[in-house]
Amino acid sequence: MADADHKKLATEAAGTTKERRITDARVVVTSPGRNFVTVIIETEGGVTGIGDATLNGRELAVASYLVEHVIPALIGRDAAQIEDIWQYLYRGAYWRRGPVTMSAIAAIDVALWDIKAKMAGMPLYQLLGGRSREGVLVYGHANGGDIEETVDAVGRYIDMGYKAIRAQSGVPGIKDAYGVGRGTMYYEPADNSLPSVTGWDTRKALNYVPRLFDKLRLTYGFDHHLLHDGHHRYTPQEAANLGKMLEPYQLFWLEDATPAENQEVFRLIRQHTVTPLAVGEVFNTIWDCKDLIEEQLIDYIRATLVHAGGITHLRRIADLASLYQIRTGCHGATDLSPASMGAALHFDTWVPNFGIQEYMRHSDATDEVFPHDYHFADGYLHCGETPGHGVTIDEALAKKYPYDPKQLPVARLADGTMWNW
Ligand SMILES: O=C(O)C(=O)C[C@H](O)[C@H](O)CO
Ligand SMILES: [Mg+2]
Repeated sequence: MADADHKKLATEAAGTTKERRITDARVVVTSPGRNFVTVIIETEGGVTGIGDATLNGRELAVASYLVEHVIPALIGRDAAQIEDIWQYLYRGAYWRRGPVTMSAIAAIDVALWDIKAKMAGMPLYQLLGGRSREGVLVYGHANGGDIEETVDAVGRYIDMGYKAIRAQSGVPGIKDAYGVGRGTMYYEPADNSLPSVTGWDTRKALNYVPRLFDKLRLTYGFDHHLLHDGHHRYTPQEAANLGKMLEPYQLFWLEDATPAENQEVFRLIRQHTVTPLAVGEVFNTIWDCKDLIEEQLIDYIRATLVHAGGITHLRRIADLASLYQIRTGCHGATDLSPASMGAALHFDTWVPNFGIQEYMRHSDATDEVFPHDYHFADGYLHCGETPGHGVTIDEALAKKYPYDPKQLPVARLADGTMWNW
């Protein structure tokens, strides 16, 4: 059967009114301070949905994948058949998984959930199963050039009402340490059209990071959650050592202590420390975290809507994790657009095994391009009650911010050896 016939049959079987037919889908690339890729899907009935497809530093690869390979196959389909469209795009590509494919699928998926919720006249979390909590606990990003500056920055986050704060500090002798902004509240690592070169030195970091958390606990006590991101820099043995040294400071989590391409390496870290472990912002599918989850090698799964196939797929990951008392901690850096954040907040409001949501504030220009109904209050983000995921895009304004080529940095050791950024 030709796919056009299948579309027709499926449409008739579902009793689709013409209203749900996808009539147009387009990609908007805009750079209000940083690059975002957004998919906009329109239906015959005039309902529009949007989804984020931003893959930091590789934006145009996803935009092209969508324009060349995905959008032509969408026109004429029933926007309500989210699962079938997901399976069609995943299985239909033959080349499964990978960040480009899964970000493209995610954007379509989130836009379709947006449409479905709008058509139902409900905020998205109601379609997922309803509210499980009053608000979504978030963590903000405090950073500084050294321990003193970082301690001050954490104090500012406490004053703003945050209950959970990630602390990253510059380390003497390391050039442009990960996570340290340049004198503002914002940190945007993709800063050059070709990767900037930063440094790394495990010896120096291992000596410094525990002293940062010692100072933080001495200064502010133990009432707030503190988090730290290793950003893939340590070997499993070094990560185990760091986890052990951080135990007295009772972190909420130690993130990406070592790369997880080989999931088994986390067994070694786990054997040596009870510091909670979080992994997964670079994961695309359930297959990337299946062993980590089933063997209980982590405590929080960081996979996120935009890079892991949208709501349809992240829901499966969260359900698997729930069997092992592993909780969600979705990635939420500023390279995920407000459309991702809005949808994530609906997901977080529903998901039973919620842990925490990362929250880096977007710039004012980004917020203007993506009007949204979520808001921060007293350490929590709250999704809105408007039908859909509550985020739209001002396309006319978006046009005023053309694409600006930027890539993420690389890291090298003192002798020039390439390391993990
Ligand atoms: O937010 C985090 O935990 C990160 O590690 C941020 C990443 O470096 C960033 O999203 C890369 O694009
Ligand atoms: Mg991270």
